Amino acid sequence: MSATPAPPAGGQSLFDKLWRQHLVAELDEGDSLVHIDRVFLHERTGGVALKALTEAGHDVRNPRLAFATLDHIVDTFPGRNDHTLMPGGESFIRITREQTAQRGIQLFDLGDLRQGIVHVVSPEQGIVLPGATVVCPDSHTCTQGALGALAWGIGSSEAEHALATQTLRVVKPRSMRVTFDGLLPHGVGAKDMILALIARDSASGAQGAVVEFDGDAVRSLGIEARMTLCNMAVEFSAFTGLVAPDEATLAYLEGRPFAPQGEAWQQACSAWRQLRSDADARFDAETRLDVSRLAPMVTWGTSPQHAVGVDAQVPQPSTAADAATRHAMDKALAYMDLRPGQPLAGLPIDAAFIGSCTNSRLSDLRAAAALLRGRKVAPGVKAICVPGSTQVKLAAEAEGLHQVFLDAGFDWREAGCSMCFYAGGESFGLQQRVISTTNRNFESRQGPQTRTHLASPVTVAASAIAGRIADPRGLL
Ligand SMILES: CC(C)[C@H](C(=O)O)[C@@H](O)C(=O)O
Ligand code: SF4
Repeated sequence: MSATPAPPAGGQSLFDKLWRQHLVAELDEGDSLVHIDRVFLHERTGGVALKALTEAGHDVRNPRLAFATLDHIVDTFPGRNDHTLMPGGESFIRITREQTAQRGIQLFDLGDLRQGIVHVVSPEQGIVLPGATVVCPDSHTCTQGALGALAWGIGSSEAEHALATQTLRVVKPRSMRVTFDGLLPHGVGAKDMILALIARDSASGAQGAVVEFDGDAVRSLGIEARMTLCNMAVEFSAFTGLVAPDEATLAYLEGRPFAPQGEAWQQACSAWRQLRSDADARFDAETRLDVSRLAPMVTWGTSPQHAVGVDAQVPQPSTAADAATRHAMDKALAYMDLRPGQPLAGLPIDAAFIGSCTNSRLSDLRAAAALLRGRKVAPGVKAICVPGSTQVKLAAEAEGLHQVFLDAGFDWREAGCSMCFYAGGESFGLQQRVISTTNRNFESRQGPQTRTHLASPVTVAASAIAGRIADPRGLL
C-alpha cells in the first residue's frame, strides 16, 4: 500500500476527478481501494449477498448507506401480493425482507410507494447524487451515471465486500469519451442514439472503459433520457457510463427525499458545478457520432449491436468483415426467422412491451401515450406497459396516461422488471416476436425462444398499433 499521489495539474476527465475523490489507497497488483458512497440491492441478488455476509459473521458497515427494493421477480399483475411466477422465487423475497430488517437497511417493499426497479427508484428518491460512487449487484447500475455519479454493476461477493467495508477493490478502468453532435430529429431519442452507437462500434466497442457521454445532443436530453443513454453503456461493454451534471441535473434532484436540503443543498450544488472534464482532459479513447440525421433504430438480431434504422433492411451476412461475424449473423437470423435484405418495417409482431430500467419513466410513458391516444393496438397483438416504479405509475395515473394505455388495448401493470428478463414465470410464448423497449435481445431473454426487437417507446407504440414493426415518425 502506498500514499495517494498528488493530483496532476489540468487535463483531468470527470472520471479521473471522481476516482481521485474516492481513492482510499493504491494496493498491490494494480488494484485500488475506493470508497463506496451507496450500495443498492434487489431481491434477485441482494438478499443472497446479505445472507452470505451474515453466515460469514460480518456486520454491515453503514446500513444507512445501503438500500434495497423488490423489482426482479415480483409479480406485476394488478392487485399483486407476495406471489411470484418464478419457481422458488418466494424465498428470494423472504430472505431479502429478513436480512434487510435484521441489518436495519431500508427496503422499498411491495406496498411502499417508493418501490420499483432499482435504477429507476435510486434517482427518483435522490439516493444517487452527482459525484457519488454507487454500486449494486446488477449490470444496469450504469443507468445512474446519468446524474454524474460513478455507478457500476458488481458481483455478489463484491456486494458483500462493499456492505462490510464501505469500500471496493477495483482496477482503475480506462476512459473514453463519446460525443454526440447535432440535434435529434423529431421522433428520435436517447434509445436510438445508444443503439446507433453500439451498432456502429460493436457491442464490445467500449472495452471496459468508463464512458463519458457529451456533446450538444446529450446536453439537450432530459435527465430521464440521459438515464436511457447510460443504461445501455453496459451493452457497449463499458465499465459504466456517465454524463457530467449540469443545471438540469440539479433541477431534477432538488427536493428529492434523500437529496441534501437547505444549506447542505447549496453547498452540494457548488461542489457539483465543478464536476466536469477539464477542457484539456485526456481520454484513452474518443469517438463522435452525429445524430442530426438519425432514424429510429430497431434490432434485427440477438445482440444490441444488431441494429439498423427502422426504414432499413436486414443486413447481408455475406458483407461481414470476417467469418466469425458472418457466422454470428447467420445464427441470429435463423433464431429471429429473418432473411438477409428483408425490410424490417412491416414485419408482423405478436407482442409489444413498454417497460424496464431503459424506458419506463414518466417521459417514456408520455411519449408512447401521445402516439397511442385515440388509437387501438392491432388485433392479436399482446401489448403490455409496466411503469418502472410505483411513483411513475402514480404520476402517470394522475395525468390519465393509464387510461390512454388501457383504451388502446395495453395491459397496465404494477411496477417491476416484469418481462424484461424471463425469470422462469410469465413469458410471451414460444417463438413469439416482440417489439420491446428493453435493453437486451439475447436468445430467450424474454422467455423460451422469444424473438425480441429492441426499440424506443414511440417505435414500440407505433408498431403495436400497426401490428407490424413501424416507423413512428409519420404518427407523431
Ligand atoms: C438479475 C440481474 C443480476 C441481471 C443483471 O445483472 O443485469 C438482470 O437485471 C438483467 O438485466 O439481466
Ligand atoms: S428492468 Fe431488466 S435490465 Fe433493468 S434491472 Fe430489471 S431485469 Fe435488469
